[in-house]
Amino acid sequence: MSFRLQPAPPARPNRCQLFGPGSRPAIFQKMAASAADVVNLDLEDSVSAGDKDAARATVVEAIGGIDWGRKTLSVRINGLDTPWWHRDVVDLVEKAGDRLDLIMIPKVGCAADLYAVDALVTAAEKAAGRERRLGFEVIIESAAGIAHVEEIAKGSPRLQAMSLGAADFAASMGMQTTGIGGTQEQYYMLHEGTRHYSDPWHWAQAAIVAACRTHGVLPVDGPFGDFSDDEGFRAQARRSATLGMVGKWAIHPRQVALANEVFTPSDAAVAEAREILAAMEEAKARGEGATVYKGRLVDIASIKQAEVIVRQAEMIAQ
Ligand SMILES: CC(=O)SCCNC(=O)CCNC(=O)[C@H](O)C(C)(C)COP(=O)(O)OP(=O)(O)OC[C@H]1O[C@@H](n2cnc3c(N)ncnc32)[C@H](O)[C@@H]1OP(=O)(O)O
Ligand SMILES: O=CC(=O)O
Ligand SMILES: [Mg+2]
Repeated sequence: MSFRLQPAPPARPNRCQLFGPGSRPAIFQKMAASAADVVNLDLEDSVSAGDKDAARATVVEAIGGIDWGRKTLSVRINGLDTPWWHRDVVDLVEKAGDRLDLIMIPKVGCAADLYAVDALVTAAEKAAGRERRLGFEVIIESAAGIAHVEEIAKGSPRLQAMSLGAADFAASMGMQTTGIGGTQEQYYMLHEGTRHYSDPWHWAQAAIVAACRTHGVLPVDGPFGDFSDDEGFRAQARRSATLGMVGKWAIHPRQVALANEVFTPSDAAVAEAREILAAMEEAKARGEGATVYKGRLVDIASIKQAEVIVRQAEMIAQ
């Protein structure tokens, strides 16, 4: 480890973030009753321009009016290039009450975007006498966002989570696709006449994970648009989990169970992690730093790998 230690991210489950338009209150109760760890009420791109004010008022009322249980409750505000975001922030802080946990800032392009929202939230919290500090989450979904991902990850002490937003990201990057996440038909290597598909989201996900892990922020995979494709969702989510992301958005309720399945370590994975820890305890008692488990090397780094899985399982079980 460097002299500068890697900070731990917030210790709360974030396997699935279920989204719903703030202009559709008929689904709020269903979102609250879902198995998602996080609920995101949206004021941004799922709400039309003419509905912004009404949706904001509806969301403000629903935050205190619905029993959200133990869920992390987040509202996605409008982008900093719009005429709506400052009213979103001020009304949420002044009128929504203490139940709101997070504000999600979309299309963040530089650390100054967080600075601006932090300044407004801080002033509004003081003016309103709000006792619980709001946390932030951001979406990396533009060329500028990914170019400045590390400065964004350290951009505010309020920042808890960072998601990849595949739809806006693809648009901003000029990618030739209308798909939201998943396999892209044109992104393949050709070997002896056979197509081998590659993952165009991989590099951005890896950059997000590295920035988040450096600064103690939860890395999250964003939307998978084709909600009729369960196997496509699973494949995307499994890649994200393997890379170090902690969860994924659901843009339809049927995706919640899929995300929870992938981002909850399996019983077999937890059992194996515990066996590795036990094997390393025995090795330590023998004065050894390395040993053999099921025919493969395990050493002191393996303890940290196994602890990742055991910690995830224990946090989810709480
Ligand atoms: C690129 C991005 O920015 S993604 C983030 C922003 N986008 C969003 O928030 C969109 C979220 N999703 C939705 O709005 C909707 O799920 C849609 C528009 C995709 C589909 O909505 P519908 O056509 O109503 O879906 P469908 O008919 O399959 O719904 C099945 C049931 O789930 C409910 N439901 C639909 N969406 C949601 C949701 N997001 N949360 C909870 N329940 C929901 C429906 O009310 C319906 O309930 P019922 O069986 O009791 O009648
Ligand atoms: O906001 C999410 C996205 O994919 O764009
Ligand atoms: Mg977006």
